Amino acid sequence: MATEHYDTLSIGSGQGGNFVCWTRASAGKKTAVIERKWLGGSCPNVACLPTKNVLYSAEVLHLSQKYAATGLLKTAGTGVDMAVVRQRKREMVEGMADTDKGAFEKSGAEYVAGHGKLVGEQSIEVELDGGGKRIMTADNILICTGSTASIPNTPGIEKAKPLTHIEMLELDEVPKHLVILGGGYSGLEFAQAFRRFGSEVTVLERNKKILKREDDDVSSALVEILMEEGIQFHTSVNISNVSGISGQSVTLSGTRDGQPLEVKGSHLLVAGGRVPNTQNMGLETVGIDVAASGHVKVNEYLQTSVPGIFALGDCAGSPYFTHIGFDDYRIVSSFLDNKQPLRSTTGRQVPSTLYTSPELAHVGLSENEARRTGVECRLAKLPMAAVLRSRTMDATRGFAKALVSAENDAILGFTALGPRAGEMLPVVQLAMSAGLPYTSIAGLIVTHPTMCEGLVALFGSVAPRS
Ligand SMILES: Cc1cc2nc3c(=O)[nH]c(=O)nc-3n(C[C@H](O)[C@H](O)[C@H](O)COP(=O)(O)OP(=O)(O)OC[C@H]3O[C@@H](n4cnc5c(N)ncnc54)[C@H](O)[C@@H]3O)c2cc1C
Ligand SMILES: NC(=O)c1ccc[n+]([C@@H]2O[C@H](COP(=O)([O-])OP(=O)(O)OC[C@H]3O[C@@H](n4cnc5c(N)ncnc54)[C@H](O)[C@@H]3O)[C@@H](O)[C@H]2O)c1
Repeated sequence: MATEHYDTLSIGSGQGGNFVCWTRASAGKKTAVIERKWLGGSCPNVACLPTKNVLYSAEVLHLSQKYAATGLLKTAGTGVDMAVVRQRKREMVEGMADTDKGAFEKSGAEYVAGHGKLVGEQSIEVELDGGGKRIMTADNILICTGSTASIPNTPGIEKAKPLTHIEMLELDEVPKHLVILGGGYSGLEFAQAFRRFGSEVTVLERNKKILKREDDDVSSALVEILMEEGIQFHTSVNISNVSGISGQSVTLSGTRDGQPLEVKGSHLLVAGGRVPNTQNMGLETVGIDVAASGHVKVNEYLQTSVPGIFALGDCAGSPYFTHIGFDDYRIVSSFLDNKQPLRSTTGRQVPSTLYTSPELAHVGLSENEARRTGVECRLAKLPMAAVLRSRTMDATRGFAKALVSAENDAILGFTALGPRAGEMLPVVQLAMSAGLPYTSIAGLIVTHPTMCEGLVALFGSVAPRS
C-alpha cells in the first residue's frame, strides 16, 4: 500500500489536534486529522455546547413559568416539546460542523473520516469510513482521542441500557423519573435541565457530598438551591444491582450510609466519570507508555514516551475541559514552533464553570486545599445579593469568595456561585497570572451594574495584612 507523508497527523478531531493541524496547515505545512465519528470532536457534538444549549432551553421554560406565577407574563410555558428542544440543539450542532468544515477548507488541513491506529513510530493505518485503508506517515503525530462515559460494572446495568450524555441529548420525550448515577458536572447539569423540563429527578452519588472537590459551603449552597427546584439527592450511596430497562422502568438497589436503599425511575443516566479512549489504537505496538488509569503518559510538553508523538486533551489526562484541550494545542504548537518551548502544563491555571443556574465558577486554591496544604491566607466572602446586578435578575442566591495570601497580596483562589458567575473568572485569572496584587481589582472602576462589579466589593473587603 502506498504511504503518504505529512508534517503533522492527528488521530482524533478533538480541540487540540484540530487547532495544531489548522495552524500548521495555514503556515503551509501538510497536515491531516483522522476522525472516526465527530468532526470537531465531542465538545460541539455531544458534550459542552449541546448541553449548554439544552440547559438554556430549560432556563427559558423555567423563567417563563416563574414570571407567569408573578403575573409578569400573562401565560406560562405549560410544558415543553422535547422534539423542538432537540431540533434547536441539532441546528446549533450542524452550524458548528459547518464552522469546523470551514476551518479545514480555509487552512488546507485534510479531514480523513475513519479509525486511526498506530502501526509504527511515524505511521498510522486508517480504516476508512467508506471502506478501504490508507497508510499515512508524519514527522509529528498527535493523539487526541478524548474519553468516553464510564459505565460501572454493577450487575444488571448493561442490560438496563442506561443513557449517557449522548443519548440524553437526543431524547424527544421528558422522562417521567430520571435517575442519575453520579453527582458531578454532567449529572448536575442534566439534573437541573430535566427537572425544569418536568421530570422527577433523583441524583445518586457515592461520595459523602455532591461535587466532592468543592468546599462544603459551596457544595451545600448549590445543593440547597437544586433541592428547592425539586431535585432529590442521595449521597454515600453504593448501588449493587440494577434491574429493568431505561426508557421503561428501572430499579436501583444498594445501600445509603449502610442502610438499604431502593430507587425506582423511568430512565437511568450514567454520569459517573470518563475513561480515556486509548484502546485498539496501537499504542503498545509503538511502545507508548500508558498509565494505570488508561491515560497516555506525557511530560510537561505533552510528549509521549516516543519522540515525535504527542498526546493532548482527555486521553492524556489533561483536566477534562475543552479550554484545557485548547491550551494543550498552544503547548504543542509552542514546542513544534520554537526550539525553546514557551509554554508547558507546569503550574497552569485550570478554571472551571458548572453551567447550572446559578453558575459555579472556580479558579485556583479552594479553602479545603488551603487548609489541607497549610497555606496561610486571608478569606473574603460576599453574598451574591451584594452584587447589585443579581437583584435585577431576582437571582441573589449564592456568594463569591476569594483567598488572598497572608504573606503578600497575591490572589490564590476565587469561587463564585451566582448568575453568569463564569463571566467573572477572567478578571481574577488575569490578575493571578500577571502576579497583580488583589488591590489591583479592588481599585478598578467597573461599570455599574455588572456582575464583575462584585469583584471590587469582594477584593475591597480583604483584611489588611497583619
Ligand atoms: C456532557 C458533557 C458536558 C461537558 N461540558 C463541558 C463544558 O461546558 N466545558 C468544558 O470545558 N468541558 C466540558 N466537557 C468536557 C469536554 O467535552 C472534554 O474535556 C473535551 O471535549 C475533550 O476534548 P478532547 O480534544 O480531549 O477529545 P474529544 O473532543 O472527545 O475528541 C476526540 C475525538 O477523537 C475521536 N477518536 C477517538 N479514537 C479515535 C481513533 N482511533 N481514530 C479516529 N478518531 C478517534 C473521537 O471520535 C472524538 O471525536 C463536557 C463533557 C461532557 C461529557
Ligand atoms: N461545565 C463543564 O465544564 C462540564 C460539564 C460536564 C462535564 N465536564 C467534564 O467532564 C468530566 C466528566 O463529567 P462527569 O460528571 O461524568 O464526571 P465527574 O467526575 O465530574 O463526576 C462523576 C461523579 O460520579 C460519581 N460516581 C461515579 N461512579 C458512581 C457510582 N457507581 N455510583 C454513584 N456515584 C458515582 C463520582 O463520585 C463523581 O462525583 C468532568 O469531570 C468535567 O471535567 C465539564
